[in-house]
Amino acid sequence: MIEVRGLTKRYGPQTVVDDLSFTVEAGQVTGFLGPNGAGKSTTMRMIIGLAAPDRGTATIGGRNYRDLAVPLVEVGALLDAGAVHGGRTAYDHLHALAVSNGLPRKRVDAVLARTGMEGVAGKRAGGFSLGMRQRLGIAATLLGEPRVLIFDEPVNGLDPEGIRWVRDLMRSLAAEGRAVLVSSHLMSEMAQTADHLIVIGRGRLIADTAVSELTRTNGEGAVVVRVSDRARFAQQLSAAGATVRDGLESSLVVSGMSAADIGQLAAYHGVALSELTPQRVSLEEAFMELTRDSIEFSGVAA
Ligand SMILES: Nc1ncnc2c1ncn2[C@@H]1O[C@H](COP(=O)(O)OP(=O)(O)OP(=O)(O)O)[C@@H](O)[C@H]1O
Repeated sequence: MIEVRGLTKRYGPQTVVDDLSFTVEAGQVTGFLGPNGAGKSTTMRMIIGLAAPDRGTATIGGRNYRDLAVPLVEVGALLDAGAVHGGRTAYDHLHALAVSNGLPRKRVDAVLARTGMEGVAGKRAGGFSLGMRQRLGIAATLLGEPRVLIFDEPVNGLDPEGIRWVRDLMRSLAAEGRAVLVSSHLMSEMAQTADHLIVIGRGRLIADTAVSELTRTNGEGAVVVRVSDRARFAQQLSAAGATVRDGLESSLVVSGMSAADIGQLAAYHGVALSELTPQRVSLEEAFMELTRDSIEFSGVAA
């Protein structure tokens, strides 16, 4: 649904999006991840025609955003929830958008219902909490029932209930067959929402992978083992092909062998294990590892 090919953007001497290519499929939530300043917003702005690429293309359903007759019915995008006229009521804001895009009034009622805003439809947007402004922004993206949705950091600043609501909405939009592209700098957040991940750092593609795949490749970490005769079991493990190092509090940290195989080896040698713990690398750690070299301003230990 969204095709990004060789997309490149420079601001002065800085290349903020660098030869980026990826595809956002229908029926999925695609998480767009990267540290602050990685180029996520700039990429999204190019997809919806708010910034011009220096090279490459970004198309929606095979066409440039500017060639879409009524963009709102093809793609809904929320890049900045603050961009609402504060003096207007939620209803008037949505109604004006509907009218200017030739959409029927009943769509306004539909999106107010879908975003749980019927109760505040008559209130001025200027008095809205961040959570409500976010809902209003999302309501606007849904007016034209677009097949493609783009959200830039939609959960930023929301409370847990708001985060949960946004997450559930993204999932239900994907379940309806829509393509949903959503950016975040938090892997933990994306891991709970997205089916697929595009990870960028310094404007470049770092990973383009299914969430399940990332968990699989990065989830098989080392195994912490505790036995009474540490030196002897370490030798037996090494002889069986594992890599062994000393861990905390007299434990062994074993890699290159599964917990099940370590258990088998211990049984074979008649060794009693007092601990056998596979170390799951969290997605957050996998993300830190992936983007380590591309953090714009990393903290330097004093
Ligand atoms: N209009 C602009 N003029 C000059 N530089 C810009 C402009 N817009 C963005 N940049 C720079 O481009 C880089 C990428 O910014 P961008 O906002 O796309 O990153 P991001 O991944 O969305 O980050 P964040 O998570 O902080 O929003 C940054 O270094 C930023 O300072």
